[in-house]
Amino acid sequence: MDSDAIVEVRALNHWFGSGEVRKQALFDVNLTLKRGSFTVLMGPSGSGKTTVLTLIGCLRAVQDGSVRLLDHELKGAPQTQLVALRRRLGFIFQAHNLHESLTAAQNVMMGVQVHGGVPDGVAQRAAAHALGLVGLTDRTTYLPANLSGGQKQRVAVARALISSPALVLADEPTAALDKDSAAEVVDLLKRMGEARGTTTLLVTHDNRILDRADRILTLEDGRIVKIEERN
Ligand SMILES: Nc1ncnc2c1ncn2[C@@H]1O[C@H](COP(=O)(O)OP(=O)(O)OP(=O)(O)O)[C@@H](O)[C@H]1O
Repeated sequence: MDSDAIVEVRALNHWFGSGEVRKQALFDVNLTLKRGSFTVLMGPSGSGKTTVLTLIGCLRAVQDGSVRLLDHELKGAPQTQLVALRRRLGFIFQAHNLHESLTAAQNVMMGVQVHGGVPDGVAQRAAAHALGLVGLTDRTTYLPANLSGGQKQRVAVARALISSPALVLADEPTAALDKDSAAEVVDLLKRMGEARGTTTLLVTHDNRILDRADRILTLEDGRIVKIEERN
């Protein structure tokens, strides 16, 4: 594996369903994510973006081909190893997935507490710091219901980055946001990623994000049809 690569995907194929309804969703996908890079994966609805993201994120089993993540082969890896690897990742989803009964600060604390063994005081200070970085110091005690869509997504960014994950996987994080909030969330993700040397793979339909990317991969019908390098 390229020593500078966090992720290497080679000859990846994937199928859903079985028997007559079995359908191939990915065809010979190859990609490399270099440490510290910010890559956007785009393509039409149904082209396979989420499938790629969930395979790299150890959220579904690799069937055919190779996915190397942080120097571990995911194909055939035991569940315990997949769980351990998943803990080294940060996830941000379109529907932010905040716990509605927890405050902004408590939601962010979950980002470190899932790793276990972190004292409450340390988690609290880390959460306060992360919420400061995303500009929400004055909202730490708010429940998600009382935050705007952009603010909720900023909480989700803080939660994903609080444990300094090696790789952040973001699936349509700006889909529900207006133009300004979307730009803010992506800039934040990029800035915080750069500060921590985090690698980011972001799935989007959103053209507004493209000028922030180091690299843009385009999927169509389960195949990578274009790779654009920026910078
Ligand atoms: N659990 C599943 N069972 C069966 N087919 C699935 C499943 N998940 C995805 N697919 C199919 O695989 C293909 C790729 O889906 P995927 O969700 O990866 O696309 P996408 O590019 O992320 O789409 P969108 O932008 O709409 O989220 C689609 O044809 C989809 O219908």
